Amino acid sequence: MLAQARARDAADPLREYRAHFALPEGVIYLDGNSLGVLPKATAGRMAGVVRGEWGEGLIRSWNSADWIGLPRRVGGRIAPLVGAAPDTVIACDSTSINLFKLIAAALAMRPGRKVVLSEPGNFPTDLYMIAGLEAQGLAERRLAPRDRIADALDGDVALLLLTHVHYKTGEVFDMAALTRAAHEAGALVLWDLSHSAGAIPVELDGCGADFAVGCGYKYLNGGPGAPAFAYVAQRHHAALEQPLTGWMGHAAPFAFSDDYQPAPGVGRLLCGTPPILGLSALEVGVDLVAEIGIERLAAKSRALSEFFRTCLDQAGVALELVSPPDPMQRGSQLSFRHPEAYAICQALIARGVIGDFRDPDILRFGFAPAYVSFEDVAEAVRHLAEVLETGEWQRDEFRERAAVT
Ligand SMILES: Cc1ncc(COP(=O)(O)O)c(C=O)c1O
Ligand SMILES: Nc1c(O)cccc1C(=O)C[C@H](N)C(=O)O
Repeated sequence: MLAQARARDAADPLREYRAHFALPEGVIYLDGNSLGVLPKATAGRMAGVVRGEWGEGLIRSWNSADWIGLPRRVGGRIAPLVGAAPDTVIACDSTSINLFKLIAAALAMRPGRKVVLSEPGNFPTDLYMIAGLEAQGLAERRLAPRDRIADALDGDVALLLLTHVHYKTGEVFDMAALTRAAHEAGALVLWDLSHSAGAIPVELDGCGADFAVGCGYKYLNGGPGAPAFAYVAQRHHAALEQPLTGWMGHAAPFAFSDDYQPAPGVGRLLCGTPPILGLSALEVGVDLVAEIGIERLAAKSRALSEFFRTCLDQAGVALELVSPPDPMQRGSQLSFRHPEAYAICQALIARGVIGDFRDPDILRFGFAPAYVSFEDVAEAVRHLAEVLETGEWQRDEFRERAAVT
């Protein structure tokens, strides 16, 4: 398969972009769906921001380097990647915090309704943020399996909150159909795009979505703890009221008035002082993804994951696939079920093949299309086949659970 992989890399229209990423020697990185790889340009940009903008410019940089405009500027660059108008997206806070703000805002827009509907097994933070608002008496959490969500949309539902690409299985929800169903029931919809943004095309405006959030550190390559993003459809801008009414979301923060007056548009989602270092790093990652273009990224992502499956077949490795077999129905990952998934994952990491494990038995491989090569895929499968054949995963050292998996 190696020769075939090399031929496919040679014909890959995205092949030049791998060199834009600082991939460590001897590592095959199939975990960009958890933490994206460092773009080479990030270090230079950070040095410029730290030494020049902060070191030399000091407080003047809020104006001279337009630090104050950074959340909107980076949001505007993320917007086309998720099918949104530029002034409907802002980069700020974490995905969890943005979920809190937008769930609360949606509840306020549907007085008399308290139910926030989601699915069991959604990413924990999404469920926990609903539970947090429930504990405050502001929301009521309702969970319905994915094939029953439409049935659970009754007149009590204020908000449907779903993760577009499931973090464990990679399954994709039909955004257009579910948004329509929610609206027909009088509910609003909030999409978590953490595993979609920068990997597969999303049409927030086209689907009529109300709200969205997503991570900056996965396919957008913003670095560990990068700021997240939040989207509010244009039609909700005037009415949106979010509860974290910090001074940076004020219409005129430097008027220092005693009373809160929300900024126009998505600016009112800001709370405290924006993290300039994190936003600057995120801008580099987003620009790179935007330059490649989401359609080309998605096409390569599908080709990579399909090639992974072909290599598995060729190697005679039979693992239970839990992701949809149709690449159009999944995000940029493949997940397999195995009772010893944790130890297998550790044995692969020891060989330099970094995928990840999701409790209790999922082995997950992400194919960040901007930098993963077909050769990476062929080699990863060769290592996986060897780990399974030799039983090397049975070594004690591969069974000890680390704090972060
Ligand atoms: C679907 C989803 N939502 C939210 C998060 C977490 O977001 P944050 O840590 O930025 O709050 C993650 C990953 O950590 C995720 O996969
Ligand atoms: N955010 C993470 C972290 O701080 C440590 C380890 C993993 C993460 C992740 O992003 C996990 C990821 N959302 C997932 O899909 O599993």
